[in-house]
Amino acid sequence: MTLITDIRLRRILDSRGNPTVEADVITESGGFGRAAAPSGASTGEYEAVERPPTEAIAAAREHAVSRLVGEAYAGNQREVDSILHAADGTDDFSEIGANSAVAISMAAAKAGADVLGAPLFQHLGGAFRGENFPVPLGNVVGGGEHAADATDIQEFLVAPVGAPSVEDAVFANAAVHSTVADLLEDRDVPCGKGDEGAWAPSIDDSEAFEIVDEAVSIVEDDVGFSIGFGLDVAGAELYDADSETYEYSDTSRDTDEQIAYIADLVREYDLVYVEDPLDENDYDAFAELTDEVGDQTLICGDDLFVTNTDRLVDGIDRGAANSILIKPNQIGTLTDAFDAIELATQNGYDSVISHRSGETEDTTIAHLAVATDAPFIKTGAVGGERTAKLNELIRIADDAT
Ligand SMILES: O=C(O)[C@@H](CO)OP(=O)(O)O
Ligand SMILES: [Mg+2]
Repeated sequence: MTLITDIRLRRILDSRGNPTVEADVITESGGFGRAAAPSGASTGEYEAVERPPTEAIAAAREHAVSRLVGEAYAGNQREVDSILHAADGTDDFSEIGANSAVAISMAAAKAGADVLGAPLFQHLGGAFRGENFPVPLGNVVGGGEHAADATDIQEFLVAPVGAPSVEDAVFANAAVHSTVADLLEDRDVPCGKGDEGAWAPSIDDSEAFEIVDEAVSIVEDDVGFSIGFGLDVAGAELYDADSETYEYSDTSRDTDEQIAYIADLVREYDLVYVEDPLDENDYDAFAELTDEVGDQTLICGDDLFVTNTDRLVDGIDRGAANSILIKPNQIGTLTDAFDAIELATQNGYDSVISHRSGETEDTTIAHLAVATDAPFIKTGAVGGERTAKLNELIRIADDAT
């Protein structure tokens, strides 16, 4: 019933106005799945390769579509994804493009769910999923590669860890986002938004810490549950390999100073989450920081691990972190993303399912988070391509998908 009978690939717009790949997968019994690839700006050096969409589509049509149509079953995700790997023939999807691969992989999963008449999270995770929901990490202030003339640290995140429901959590993040705007206005700081919908004011990081901390306290008092503070430092973007320093607008820090700086921030702001505090090649510095503050906060590897089980194994062996960011397009298929989550869970690492800065209305990651019982999801706070995922979580919780 889930035999794939057609795959259509097209270019569509992403949230930055760039082209990206969308895939439709159709099965023998009329099952239908549609999914689109997201795209990063602060991409990790070791990510699977995203090709220009026109090239990725042409290459996928030439190498992958004929191997899947009439051959593979959409309900058998491992089969679909291993055919994608075989059709590509490289170890980083540089032939068919990780953008074509992930769009087809996710569309096949949706077609498989459609044939079953089950929500995607249940098809992926089984009958016992759908009770636990991830805490949404919401980006309220940002800069780095996501906005010009804004903060050095890429993302100031909030995490309503005490929220009684996913709905309360999603609304709490939106409330912090809007309270930040009020506080910026009080200080006469004009600002627009960055790629992920976070405010992108031209202020230094220390002022951003003050403002977000105050906004969190105001909203916490209002909602009556605890809201944590977190960061995506995107350390690899700040790191200068020649000078071996982290370059901030007003200062530069060597690796020891960067570790001390982050550890101080964890203590001062009671950070619950710190992503990529250090360069993507520096497992040792990650391990040092994790040793120092890993019992108080999550140290999460994004560019460090790139959703890749080989890199995660290295990280586990070296005690580099206690959490992994999961982005299906960093590795190219849902199977690879699942394997990374399973390996992480077995080793006591928390998985954080994540959007990219360039997104579409696709909601697959909301289902992936519920299907894998992931403790966190990072998918912004506002903006249509972000709220698409947040609203889908609310619908799943309401059993209305
Ligand atoms: O660094 C990150 O975690 C992501 C998403 O927030 O950004 P990008 O998609 O640009 O890599
Ligand atoms: Mg990141």
